[in-house]
Amino acid sequence: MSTPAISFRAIAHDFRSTDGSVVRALHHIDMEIRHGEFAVVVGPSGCGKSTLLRLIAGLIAPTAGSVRVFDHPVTGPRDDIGIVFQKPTLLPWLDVLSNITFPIRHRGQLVTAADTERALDLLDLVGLADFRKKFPDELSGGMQQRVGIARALLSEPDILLMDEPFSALDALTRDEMSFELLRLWSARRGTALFITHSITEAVLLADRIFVMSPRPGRIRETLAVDLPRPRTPETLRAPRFQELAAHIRNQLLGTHELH
Ligand SMILES: Nc1ncnc2c1ncn2[C@@H]1O[C@H](COP(=O)(O)OP(=O)(O)OP(=O)(O)O)[C@@H](O)[C@H]1O
Repeated sequence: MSTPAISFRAIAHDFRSTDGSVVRALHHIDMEIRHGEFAVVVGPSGCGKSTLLRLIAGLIAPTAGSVRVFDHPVTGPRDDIGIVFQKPTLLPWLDVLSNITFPIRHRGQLVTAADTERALDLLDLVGLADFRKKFPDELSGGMQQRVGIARALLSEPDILLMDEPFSALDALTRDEMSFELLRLWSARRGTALFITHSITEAVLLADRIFVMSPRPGRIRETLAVDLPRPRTPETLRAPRFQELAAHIRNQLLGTHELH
């Protein structure tokens, strides 16, 4: 079997609060995410989903255990990992195109003609070709999040990490964005890790779903989603979709903030 894209071995993570008390966020996490897999982590608020993602991104180091990306220990942020956060965090004084190419300038490099061309292609892919000269406050929340996704994809990352990227959007825009994301992902088939509270979103997007238990977070169940791709609005109505969603809902019953 080939080495996984991401692996967690016996991971625990503690946070120390300002009053000195220790919060155990993650407890004994063992999981592997395969190359080219669309993995989704679902779980109740505060179970440590964002902590998992920050460990992979190299933004924090685990208290115990090891996190490996492409079979190398994570020692800090890597250029081959793109991240999309809950809020698009665009720079308000830069237009859309400059926001997308900003990470290149931030690394101290010059934006080449090829970079600009790729950025324009991505804008086209996310349906914002006509908005490249607009500023973030001239865009809707969904459009801003599309810019955030295009920015994360510009460096053609091997791994795309997404932390509840659609949670601030209304339900319709959210579904639309999910299909758009699947379209982008299937064009390149990189490895994706997507975090959500939404069971519907999890089943719609995932190859495999990691269901977490409340804090301290553990992996309660790993579920293969055997729904055919491409997923479409029809998928949402398929009996198997409903069955999988009901199963996860039951797993999480008694926890809160799920829909
Ligand atoms: N910097 C920190 N200092 C202290 N505690 C923290 C810190 N970051 C997170 N925690 C705690 O660790 C636990 C896990 O947090 P995390 O943000 O990973 O959860 P989550 O599952 O992503 O939550 P949500 O779904 O609400 O975003 C929470 O109880 C949180 O309060």
